[in-house]
Amino acid sequence: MGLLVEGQWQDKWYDTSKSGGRFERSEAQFRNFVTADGSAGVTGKSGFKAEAGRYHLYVSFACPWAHRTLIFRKLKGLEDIITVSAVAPEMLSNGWEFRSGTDLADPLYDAEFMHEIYTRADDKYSGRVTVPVLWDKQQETIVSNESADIIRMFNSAFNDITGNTDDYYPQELQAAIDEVNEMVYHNINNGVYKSGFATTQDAYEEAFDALFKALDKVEQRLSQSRFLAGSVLTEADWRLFTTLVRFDSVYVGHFKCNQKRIVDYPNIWNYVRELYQIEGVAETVNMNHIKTHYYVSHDMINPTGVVPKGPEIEFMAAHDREKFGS
Ligand SMILES: N[C@@H](CCC(=O)N[C@@H](CS)C(=O)NCC(=O)O)C(=O)O
Repeated sequence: MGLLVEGQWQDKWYDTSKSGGRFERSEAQFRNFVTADGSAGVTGKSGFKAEAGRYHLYVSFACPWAHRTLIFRKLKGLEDIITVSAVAPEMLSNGWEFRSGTDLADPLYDAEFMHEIYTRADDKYSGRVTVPVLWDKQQETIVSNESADIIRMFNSAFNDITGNTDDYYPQELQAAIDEVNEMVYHNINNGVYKSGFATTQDAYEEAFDALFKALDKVEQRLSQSRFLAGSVLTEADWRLFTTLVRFDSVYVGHFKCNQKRIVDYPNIWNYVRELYQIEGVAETVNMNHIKTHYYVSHDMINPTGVVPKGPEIEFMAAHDREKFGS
């Protein structure tokens, strides 16, 4: 685990000494958008036109942020349009790494480490080396390393090429989606990390309390509506799903988020099963990479690197969310 400083790799853990033991996530720095005509998006430069075969998506199957982009690539029919590859599950002193000669190799440059992809885009880059990364093979640079932006591009920029017009961020629901995203991001998606990476009791308890308060709110909402923004499945659901699907296997134990498990919330658990069973989604969930990543990479939390065998979770068990109608 580490970061790049002026293009040089340094092996360092997160510094929580200046924030009272609180983990603070840094902002992604590559914020361009692929658009249908190549014009600039809401942030960044122009010049990234949607084209078949031009872009490559680097992910980790373990990472909840990268997982969102994999789900959108699948749901939006982009598998033949955008190539994908995954890093090895362990993130050790060199950060994310590839495994040359295996299906976890870097297919573009045969790089050893993910940080080489960042310095190829900017040889003076300073910051964390995170996944997902959307790479432009034509300009040989990073379009974006922000999953929230990448799923928006996948949602609409390639529609003319694929003919898939399913919309997970419909105009009339955008305000409602943004509002729920904000609550879910701070308290749940990032909340589990704030709990797990806290280095003081107070910081941990603050994150823990906010997390379970937010989950109670979600449980309440899902007792009344099929999805987070009402009767339609939107990006808000997929953003929450990738945290929920990891929760009982990893966050309950490894990140000490143990007030309740997801299977203890009747409505959330029912909802997770519905999402998991949507066509194509189950194959984006790699529980082996998920468990290995967390339990092996964070040696200050789990120094032995032993990965728990359980729990067994029946994601394919029947759900009855149709009761809300569609
Ligand atoms: N804001 C980014 C966050 C991505 C992120 O933090 N990914 C984690 C993996 S789950 C990572 O690569 N961490 C490496 C590090 O922080 O050094 C996004 O949503 O795309």
